[in-house]
Amino acid sequence: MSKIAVLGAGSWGTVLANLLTDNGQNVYLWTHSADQAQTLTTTHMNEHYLGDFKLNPDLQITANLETAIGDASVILFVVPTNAVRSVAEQVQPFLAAQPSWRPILAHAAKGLEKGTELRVSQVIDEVIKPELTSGLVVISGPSHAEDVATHDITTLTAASTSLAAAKSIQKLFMNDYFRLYTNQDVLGVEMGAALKNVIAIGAGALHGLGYGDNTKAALLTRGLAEITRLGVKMGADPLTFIGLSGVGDLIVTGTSVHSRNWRAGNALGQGETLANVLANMGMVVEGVSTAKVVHGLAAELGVEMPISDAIYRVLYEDAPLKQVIADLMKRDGKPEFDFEIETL
Ligand SMILES: NC(=O)c1ccc[n+]([C@@H]2O[C@H](COP(=O)([O-])OP(=O)(O)OC[C@H]3O[C@@H](n4cnc5c(N)ncnc54)[C@H](O)[C@@H]3O)[C@@H](O)[C@H]2O)c1
Ligand SMILES: O=P(O)(O)OC[C@H](O)CO
Repeated sequence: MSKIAVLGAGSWGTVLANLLTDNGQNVYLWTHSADQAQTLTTTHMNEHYLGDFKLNPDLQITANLETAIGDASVILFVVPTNAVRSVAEQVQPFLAAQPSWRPILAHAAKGLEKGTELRVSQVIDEVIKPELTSGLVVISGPSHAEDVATHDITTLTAASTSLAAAKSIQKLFMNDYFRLYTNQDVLGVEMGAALKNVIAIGAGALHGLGYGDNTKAALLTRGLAEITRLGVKMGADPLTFIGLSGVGDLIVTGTSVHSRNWRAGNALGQGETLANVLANMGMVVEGVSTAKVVHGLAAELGVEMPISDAIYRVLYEDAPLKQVIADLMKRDGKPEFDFEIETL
């Protein structure tokens, strides 16, 4: 039995911690709110995020970070992207004080950090030096917390430059409904995960506006083309984007009412304001912040990302949805594939 600390008691952190407990591990779920820790401990539920889903009574819940991470062999970060740095900064002194204790670090967040444009693994690496750890693993792929809670068959990627660390994470999580594949393209996996959230906002918006299946398929397919274009420019393996953290996650996020990104887009399509949508969601909508980062990255790297750019204009420049759609359709004709895939 391994001691595992899961940091972040929202939808995803709670479900992953519960799954690991069901798998027989010694799991501590950490929340930054003492009140939430108390409620979860007494009710064995995380009602705000997961309704009446019952937690495994063996799952230990705490608001004390030292209790959660002390001697853990794995520390898993599952807070929103823009909170990862502050949580890593709280963890770092404990690891630095005991350099012989080298846990595997993992994260399951999907976004790019506001202000720095960094991927989540880069943020963690910046705060916690790799020599204090036994590797850093990204857990990603098509996976709604609500579906994992009901044991829907789910497949994910455990991506790391350390195959040994990826295999350890794979082994801890796998069971009869949860299957992980290892992958060494950390950059591609994180870019696929972050960028699909932006496209999913667009997919929800099309639904909200009443567009049909052809249009939704067009958006997801051409969305994948531009995700791949940016990822490959940054050095990702193009194959990653036809994998679980590419097309797989784009399908699940771009077509599901469980997706907070899709739901936000759907509400925008129905005429809601962004401020209202975010105020009513009560959970993170990663694509909103990531859209701004992607806008900057695409400009810096000279990568054409017309759909992500259109979504950025809607979110940050108040451009009307119908107008950005009309603008997209007025673009010059292009070849379907306009970038070199050098590694194939
Ligand atoms: N929900 C899913 O189905 C799912 C699936 C895969 C990946 N993810 C990713 O996992 C990450 C977390 O998503 P979620 O769905 O759990 O979000 P959520 O909104 O459901 O919960 C986020 C949790 O993080 C906590 N938090 C926020 N800021 C914090 C801080 N500074 N310090 C400590 N805790 C903080 C909140 O209190 C909340 O409990 C996101 O990047 C998301 O894209 C979510
Ligand atoms: O609810 P969303 O939009 O954050 O998506 C959740 C997961 O990332 C789907 O894989």
